Amino acid sequence: MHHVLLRRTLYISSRISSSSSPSKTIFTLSTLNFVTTSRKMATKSRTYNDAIDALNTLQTPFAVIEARRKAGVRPDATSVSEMRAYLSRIGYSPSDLDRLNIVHVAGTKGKGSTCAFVDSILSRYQSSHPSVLQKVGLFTSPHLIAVRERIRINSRPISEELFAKYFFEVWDRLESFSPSEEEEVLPKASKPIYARYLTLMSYHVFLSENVSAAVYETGIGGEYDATNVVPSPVASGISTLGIDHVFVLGKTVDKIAWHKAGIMKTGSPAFTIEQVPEAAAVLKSRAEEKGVELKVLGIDKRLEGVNVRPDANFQKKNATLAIALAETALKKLFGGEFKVDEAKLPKEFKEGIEQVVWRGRCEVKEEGNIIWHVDGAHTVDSLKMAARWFVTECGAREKKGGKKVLIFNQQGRSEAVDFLDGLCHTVKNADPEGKGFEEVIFCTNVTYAETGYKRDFVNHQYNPADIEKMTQQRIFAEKWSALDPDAKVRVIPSIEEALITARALAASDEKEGGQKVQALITGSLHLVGGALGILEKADAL
Ligand SMILES: Nc1ncnc2c1ncn2[C@@H]1O[C@H](COP(=O)(O)OP(=O)(O)OP(=O)(O)O)[C@@H](O)[C@H]1O
Ligand SMILES: [Mg+2]
Ligand SMILES: [Mg+2]
Repeated sequence: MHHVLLRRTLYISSRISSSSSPSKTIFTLSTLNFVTTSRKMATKSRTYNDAIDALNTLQTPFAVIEARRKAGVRPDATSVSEMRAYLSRIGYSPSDLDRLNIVHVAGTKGKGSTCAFVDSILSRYQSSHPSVLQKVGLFTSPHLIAVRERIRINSRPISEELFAKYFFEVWDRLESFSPSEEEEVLPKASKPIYARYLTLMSYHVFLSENVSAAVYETGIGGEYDATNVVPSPVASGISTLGIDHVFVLGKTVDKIAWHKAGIMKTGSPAFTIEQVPEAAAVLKSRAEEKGVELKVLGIDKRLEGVNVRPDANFQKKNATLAIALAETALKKLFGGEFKVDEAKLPKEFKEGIEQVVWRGRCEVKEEGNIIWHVDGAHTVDSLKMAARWFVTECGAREKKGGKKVLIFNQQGRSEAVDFLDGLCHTVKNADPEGKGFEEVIFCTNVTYAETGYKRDFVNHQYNPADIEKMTQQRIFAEKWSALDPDAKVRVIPSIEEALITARALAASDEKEGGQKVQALITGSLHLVGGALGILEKADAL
């Protein structure tokens, strides 16, 4: 094992000195902490693992993605008409989806958090009024630790058994459907790609399980997103808009806003929070076109005295949007029995917001001489937020003197190299001496050193050669060394080895009487999910 680690660990540093080989100090410790949580292979067929293996075959291979990118193919209205065809093949019509009382959320950042708040609030009404709200569904993406967490009932990921059951029911219905001659949209037995399959399956799960209200996060964009087959959502919400997925959605925020605005539906109330002017203008004109009254919400005054975590403006915006969405859903579900109190939030709202669980976002975990700060931010803006949160956390603990360590990755997006400036400078600027991260580790998203990806993270969408050669990580490393010549920068092949490295640094600091290491893990939800799985030596669901 040691040999593997040493051989595969690349060290790039402007401060590297030949007398102190870093690898020697790094890998003498902590290697015993090694965890292998790979699941036992299933023997019985059609298990959860079988479902995930089958699902993984629906990923678009890297070569196809590349070819499309080169040809400039972008999603269009056919993606939604195909979703309708698939829905019909598994036995539903779009109007069936209206039985789910869907709250639909789009946005560049804060979608998942907003959805989690709405779900958490509704779940509290579910427990106190099960006759009105039998079950609450939540559909989010991407997943952090296991695929099944994308589909939740009463806030809990559906069980492996339930996942496998519904997964294969959808599969079999698609396989056995015989298209009539006039139904030419899709070839026989075809299946939607990965994320769309899960969306389709979520409808089947929620309708079969008699969910009374379902909260849906869009995948990418809105107008052409697989979740946009719902004809009349209970409410639509648009969270913070910014730049992401530029290849699919366009390079400027107004183009991106056009896509996200596509979830607003005539006859359904729509809400957003304050946006940059270009985005706000597009949302407004799209709402007018559709005859939708779009409410733009300032931070909800009733949040005063509510413990929103993290205590940051962006999260208060997410909570504000969630309150409006939940109120609208509850008015519909309870009829006249639910009245909005403009002065004070009901206790279910306060508790729902304060006790929400949204893993991998602004999480802090203490472990020996290291404090892990874990956040899945992966856009320029959200990484700045994550960096601000990190420095506030470090300050809040009065541990400023401890070494700051960064573990970062973002796979498959060349623009990700631009994520680094904000991260680097936010941390430096917050330090009285202008000190940034002393140790910076770039790793791939491969979970384990020896066994590779956990099944739920298998990804065919990236260039395997890039991962093998750590091409992206080397680019990050070059960039960081230029941004901060004082930093020790490493490139490491797996998440597990990155954590081992950070733990070893913390252990050697401890020996020398140093303060607790402050580690930030960020840049990718895959990285963060893999890291949490390893840190918690389990599925961490
Ligand atoms: N309103 C916001 N504005 C800016 N950054 C945000 C906002 N909300 C959350 N973030 C940051 O983005 C990270 C991801 O949040 P969240 O999961 O809610 O977003 P998302 O829109 O679901 O993103 P994606 O699905 O693309 O991963 C958070 O950890 C936080 O750092
Ligand atoms: Mg996204
Ligand atoms: Mg999300």
